[in-house]
Amino acid sequence: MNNINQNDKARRERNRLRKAAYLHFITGIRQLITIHKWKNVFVAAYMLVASCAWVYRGKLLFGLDSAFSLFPVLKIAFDWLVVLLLLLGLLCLISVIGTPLKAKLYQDRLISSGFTNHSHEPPLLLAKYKHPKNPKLTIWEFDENETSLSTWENKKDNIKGALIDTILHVKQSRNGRRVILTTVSPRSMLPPILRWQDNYLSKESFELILGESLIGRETVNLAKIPHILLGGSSGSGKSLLLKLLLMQAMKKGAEVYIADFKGGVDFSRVWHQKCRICFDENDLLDLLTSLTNELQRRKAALREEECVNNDEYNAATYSHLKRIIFACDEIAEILDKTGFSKERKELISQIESHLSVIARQGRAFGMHLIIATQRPSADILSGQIRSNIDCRICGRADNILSQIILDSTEAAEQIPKDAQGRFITNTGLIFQSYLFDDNEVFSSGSRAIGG
Ligand SMILES: Nc1ncnc2c1ncn2[C@@H]1O[C@H](COP(=O)(O)OP(=O)(O)OP(=O)(O)O)[C@@H](O)[C@H]1O
Repeated sequence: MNNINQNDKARRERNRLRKAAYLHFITGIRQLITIHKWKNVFVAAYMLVASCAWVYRGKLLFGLDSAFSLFPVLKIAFDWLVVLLLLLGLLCLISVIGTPLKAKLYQDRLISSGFTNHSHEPPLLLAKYKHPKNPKLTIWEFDENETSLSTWENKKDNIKGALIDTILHVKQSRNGRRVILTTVSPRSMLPPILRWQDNYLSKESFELILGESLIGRETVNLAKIPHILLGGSSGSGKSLLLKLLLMQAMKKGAEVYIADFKGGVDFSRVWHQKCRICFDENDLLDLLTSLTNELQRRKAALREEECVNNDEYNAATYSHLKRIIFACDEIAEILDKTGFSKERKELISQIESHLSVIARQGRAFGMHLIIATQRPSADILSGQIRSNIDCRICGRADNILSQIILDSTEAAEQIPKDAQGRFITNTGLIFQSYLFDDNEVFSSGSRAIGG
């Protein structure tokens, strides 16, 4: 029994070594073609040595080559042997190029941290190099090791411990055979303050800039992801992020409507001049009724022209149906029905039902919701509204709020308790949003760009 087990183990080890040799060779070829072209210097040097060895191969035999004149077959065999050895040398060189430094060390650490497959084997480290556009980031390529991408995601902490780097991103190569991690050294930090500059405004329709992450500028495109939910405890910076998005939307030519039930202090006079702001439920109901009527009008117009969305309709009919954004700084102030009279509850239900229509149908008709909340209560947002909001962003928060916004406790775990303007998306990316001054950005003129 013991023998069978040992044989099995030895066979698996042999298979693994064979697989490793093959993968390192393939990675070596990829490195020479794409990632580290400079390593072709080694291949060139080898070719030079190999050419010399070929030219002077006779000398390698220390005079024995005189026997070749008697036995020409020996000469042919010897030539083939030299060619074979030189080829073998080239294969070994490419495999060495395809083996990252300290690969064995990282694999041993992955075993110690418990990140192995069902056969207790760690993934093979195939390549490790600096991100071509951002030298702060490191790219690690592993073979998928019969482990699903979701397991890689779920075991990020084990992997992080082994690589001693913070994992920002996990993805699979196009053929699914490699898993590619983007990491950053824990010493690299996002700056605590980033100032908005007008030239950051995206020219892409209808892309809004959220802030900067360690892998670049973080954006959301309302043409693809129509609604946004922002969360974060008081002082986390969500009002400023909400205003950053609305400011860009206005500069891109959108109509913006705001429900501000927090006492009207967050939106300075310039906002009142540029967009309609509601302060009470009756006004809000009127506004939402007119917005859903507009949605129905757009629906009929698009149907008549057989267009699938706003952009197509505008292009086909030379019209300019603007994007419409309804924003709310604290949705719980509006939708929380607890303790109210029957009449008031009815009013709130109507508001909720209009919001629900925009959440479900708004995308095609260029109508969007950007909703913020700090109240950790799961029943404030109805399932219909929540399930239609795909972009969810949370700042500093406790476990409950993080769970409500992101469906995970990541914001509570990853955003420092004293952070301002630091957020995490539901895709797990942390970014710092831009700080800006209302009066300054609006006085620089409203250009309709990429709308
Ligand atoms: N992107 C940012 N960078 C740096 N500091 C920021 C940023 N955003 C906000 N802050 C700071 O945090 C403070 C609070 O921001 P903000 O009012 O947006 O928070 P909030 O989450 O909306 O809080 P509340 O719900 O209590 O209004 C701001 O006065 C500002 O000093």
